[in-house]
Amino acid sequence: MNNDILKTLYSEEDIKQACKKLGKQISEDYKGKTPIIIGVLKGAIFFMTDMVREMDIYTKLDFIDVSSYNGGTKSSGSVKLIKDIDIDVNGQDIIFMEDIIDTGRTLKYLKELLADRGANSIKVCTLMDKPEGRVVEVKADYVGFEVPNEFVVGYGLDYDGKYRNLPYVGVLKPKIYSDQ
Ligand SMILES: O=P(O)(O)OC[C@H]1O[C@H](OP(=O)(O)OP(=O)(O)O)[C@H](O)[C@@H]1O
Ligand SMILES: Nc1nc2[nH]cnc2c(=O)[nH]1
Repeated sequence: MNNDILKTLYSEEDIKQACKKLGKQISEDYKGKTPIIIGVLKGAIFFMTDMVREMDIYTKLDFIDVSSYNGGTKSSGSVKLIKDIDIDVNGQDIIFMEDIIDTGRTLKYLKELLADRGANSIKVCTLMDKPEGRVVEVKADYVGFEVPNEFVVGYGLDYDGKYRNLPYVGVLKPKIYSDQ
């Protein structure tokens, strides 16, 4: 699997440091509160589990699964809800945990969904933000890294369902892609 990677963008150590920094910041901002941390499956699994262990506040955890990429490198344009959260978010403070914000479609959909359900506040923490990919306007509140306009894999992010278990974030060799 490692042989398919052209270059590493963020090492395990880079990611660990980013989680520490963001976890400290969130702990300060939410002191005395119990935010509901919602992991956006599947890409955010590793980031979410690393992040919550860097937070020194009470939290409740839930997961939501939406998809718009169908396994390839291009957004299909429509976001589908695959698995909903269990917690009632009415009046609650929400922090979405994302691995990456690219076109912004996923996040826009999620923020609107929870705003409609009466959440008190909705913030977004993402490991990576790719501003050049943006199609709809949406902003993250906590960002680990601003990434160049390249398709990245690893640390939860997939290509064709694979590479999620790479412990770092990298870019694939061009010969690997079948849809470019
Ligand atoms: O800003 P966007 O262009 O909407 O892209 C961001 C979303 O794309 C990926 O999810 P994907 O739909 O591929 O599902 P996955 O997390 O299960 O891989 C990623 O995990 C984000 O949730
Ligand atoms: N794996 C992966 N999924 C994404 N979803 C949106 N952008 C990306 C990306 O760069 N890589």
